[in-house]
Amino acid sequence: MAPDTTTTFVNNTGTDLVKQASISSCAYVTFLAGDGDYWKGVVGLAKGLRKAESKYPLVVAILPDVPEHHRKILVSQGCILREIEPVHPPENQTQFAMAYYVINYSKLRIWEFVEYSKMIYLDGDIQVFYNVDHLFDMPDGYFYAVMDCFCEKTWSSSPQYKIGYCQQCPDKVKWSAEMGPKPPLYFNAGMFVYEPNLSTYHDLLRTLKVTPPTLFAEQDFLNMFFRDVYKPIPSDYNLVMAMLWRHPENINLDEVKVVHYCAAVSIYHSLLQ
Ligand SMILES: O=c1ccn([C@@H]2O[C@H](COP(=O)(O)OP(=O)(O)O)[C@@H](O)[C@H]2O)c(=O)[nH]1
Ligand SMILES: OC[C@H]1O[C@H](O[C@@H]2[C@@H](O)[C@H](O)[C@@H](O)[C@H](O)[C@@H]2O)[C@H](O)[C@@H](O)[C@H]1O
Repeated sequence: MAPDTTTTFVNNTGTDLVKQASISSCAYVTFLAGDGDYWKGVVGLAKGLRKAESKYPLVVAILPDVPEHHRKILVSQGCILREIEPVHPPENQTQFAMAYYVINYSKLRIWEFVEYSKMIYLDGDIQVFYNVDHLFDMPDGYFYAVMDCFCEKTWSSSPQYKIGYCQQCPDKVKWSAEMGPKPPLYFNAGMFVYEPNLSTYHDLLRTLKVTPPTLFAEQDFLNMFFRDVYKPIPSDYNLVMAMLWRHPENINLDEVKVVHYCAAVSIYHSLLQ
């Protein structure tokens, strides 16, 4: 990968007008909102990337409600803070999405980070244990992410869960034709490789305005929006915890590089009993 250089265009007063990244600028990016403990996950992510000797910085797309003392700690960990405004789904329709997830629509702002040509998004509850910089070298023009699992209780209101269908084991309970077309491959939006682009960004926001929210909020929306360019990558790059007890046959623990500590709280409680 060519060195990370940027070209700065200046106006006649010498001030920076715009930073146009060179074609080789890449970075990791995460999203942080609120004054809760998610900042600790972001610190862990920064430390994990450093320990894995990643060549690229970690950008934090940060909402205005993140307190100053959390920001200072992130900067001390080498994070690049980029303040964003929240993104809200269509007015008074959020009851269709789980309220807990509505804040995640703000992730869509990262398509505006065009100072980078390619970015890897990672949730704050993700840890990187081995270097994954090679993902930046994958062919442009696609949206790379790991397939999710439909077996958790969080999916209980979905048609998949109701018949016991999961894309992780499509032959165990087959999708029946009378239920309509088989659902397309569906990714977990806690980790993905994408290319920031202003026209894609505006298209995302325009489309969101006319798309009623659904169960998994921005994850469902991103799956719909990038359906034709989505390319699955191995679960090694985003091992969703539930896969350990739902589909251990699909995991090769020796290959796992990235772990995603997301799972319905009830599962953790049941594991602790
Ligand atoms: O109040 C919140 C909720 C979410 N997040 C960010 O959004 C990501 C996705 O939310 P969450 O981890 O709750 O989703 P999960 O993958 O666990 O379902 C988190 O990891 C954080 O990076 C945050 O910073 N504050
Ligand atoms: O806002 C929707 C969220 O949807 C995803 O989390 C879900 C998903 O993984 C389900 O499959 C699990 O059952 C569930 O526990 C978990 O919370 C993303 O990880 C997160 O970043 C975010 O996009």
